[in-house]
Amino acid sequence: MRVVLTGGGTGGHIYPALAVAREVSRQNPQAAFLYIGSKKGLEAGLVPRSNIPFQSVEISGLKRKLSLDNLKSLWKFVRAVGDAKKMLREFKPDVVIGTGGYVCGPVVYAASRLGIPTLIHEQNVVPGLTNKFLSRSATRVAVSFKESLAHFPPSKTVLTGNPRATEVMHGNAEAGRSFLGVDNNKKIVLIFGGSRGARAINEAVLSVVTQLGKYAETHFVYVTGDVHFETISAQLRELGTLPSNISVLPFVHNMPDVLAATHVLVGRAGASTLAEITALGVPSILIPSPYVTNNHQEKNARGLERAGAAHVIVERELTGESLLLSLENILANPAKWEEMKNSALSLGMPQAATEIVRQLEAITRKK
Ligand SMILES: CC(=O)N[C@H]1[C@@H](OP(=O)(O)OP(=O)(O)OC[C@H]2O[C@@H](n3ccc(=O)[nH]c3=O)[C@H](O)[C@@H]2O)O[C@H](CO)[C@@H](O)[C@@H]1O
Repeated sequence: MRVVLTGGGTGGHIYPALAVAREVSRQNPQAAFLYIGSKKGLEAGLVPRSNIPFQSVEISGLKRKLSLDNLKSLWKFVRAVGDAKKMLREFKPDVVIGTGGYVCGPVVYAASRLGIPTLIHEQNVVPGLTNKFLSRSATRVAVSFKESLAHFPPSKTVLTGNPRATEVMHGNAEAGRSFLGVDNNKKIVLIFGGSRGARAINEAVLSVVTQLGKYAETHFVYVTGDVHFETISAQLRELGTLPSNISVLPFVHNMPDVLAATHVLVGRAGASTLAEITALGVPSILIPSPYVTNNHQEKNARGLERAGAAHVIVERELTGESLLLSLENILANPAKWEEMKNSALSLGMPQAATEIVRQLEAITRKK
C-alpha cells in the first residue's frame, strides 16, 4: 500500500497521522509513505524523526474577515493544490490521509481532484474549518467522538476514535522509567501543556516548584514546551537548587513510553492527549486552553470530568496552590485514583488505529 499523510501545525494533528502510518506498517510491512506538510509547522521537525520522507507545500490560514491577507491565502491555496498534485502524481499513492490543520486543505483536495481515495480524521468534538471544507470531497470521514457525527455527511462518516489511543498501548512503562531515570518505587506525575507548552501552566508550576520536594514518593516530570524551555530554565536557575524529585524537559519524543509510566497527568485538554490518557487509564488534572476555537478544549475536558476521570481547573482559576491542592487530593487517596483510572479506561478507544486502517483498506479496494 502506498500512503500519503498530511496534517499539521501542532502535535494534535501530526501524531494521529504518524500513528496511522505505524499501524499500516504493522499490518503491511511493505507499505510506503510520504508526508506532505508545511515547513512552518511542528511536522517539519517531528516527521523526519519517524523516518517518513517529508515534502512541503506553502500555505497560510484564512482570517474570518475579508482582507488582503485572505486574498494572498487564497492564491497560496491554489498554488499549493498545484504543487500537491505534482507530488501526488509522482508518488502515486493508493490513498491519502488528512488529519487536520491548514496544510491538509490543498493536499486532500488535490487528491480528490485526481480521483485518489481520501480519508480525513477529525480529533475534536467540534470539527476544524479545514475538515469541514474537505468533508464534501473526501471519500471517508473518521471521527473521534460520536457527537461529531452530526457535523459530517452521514453516508461517509464513521466513528473510529483517535489513532494515538492505539499508539500509546504499545508504550513500555519500564522504558519510560529508564528514560526518565526514575525507579519503580516512585509515582510519576507528568506535566505538559500540549505539544507547544502552555505559559499559564508553566507559571503555576514555577510558583510552587520549590515545594515539590515534600512529595518524596513522587517524581515530577515537567515538560515546558520547546519554545518556553530557555526562559523557564533561566527562571529555575534564579530559584537555586531544585528538589531532586523533579526533571525539567523541553519536549518528550517518546510519549507512549513516558505515559505508560505515568500515575497522574497535569495538562491541557487537547484531543490527542485525552485519547491517550483514556486508552491507558491515567487520571488527570486538566487546564483547558481558553485560546481555541469554540472553547473546544473545555468541552473535551468536561466530558472526562463528568465521567469521573479528570479534575478540571479553568485557566482563570489556576494557581500553583490550586494545582497542588488538586494533586494532593488524588495522590493521597488511592481509592480515588483507582476510581479515576477506571473511569478514564471506560472512555478509551484503544482500537482506533486498527479501525482506521480497516476503513483505508475498504476505500482503496473500491478505487
Ligand atoms: C492550542 C491548540 O490549538 N490546541 C489544539 C491542538 O493541540 P495540541 O497539539 O497541543 O494537542 P493534543 O493534546 O491533541 O496533542 C498533543 C500531542 O503531542 C504529544 N506530545 C506533547 C508534548 C510532548 O512533549 N511530547 C509529545 O509527544 C502528545 O502526547 C499528543 O499526542 O490540536 C488538538 C487536536 O486537534 C486540539 O484538540 C487542541 O485544542
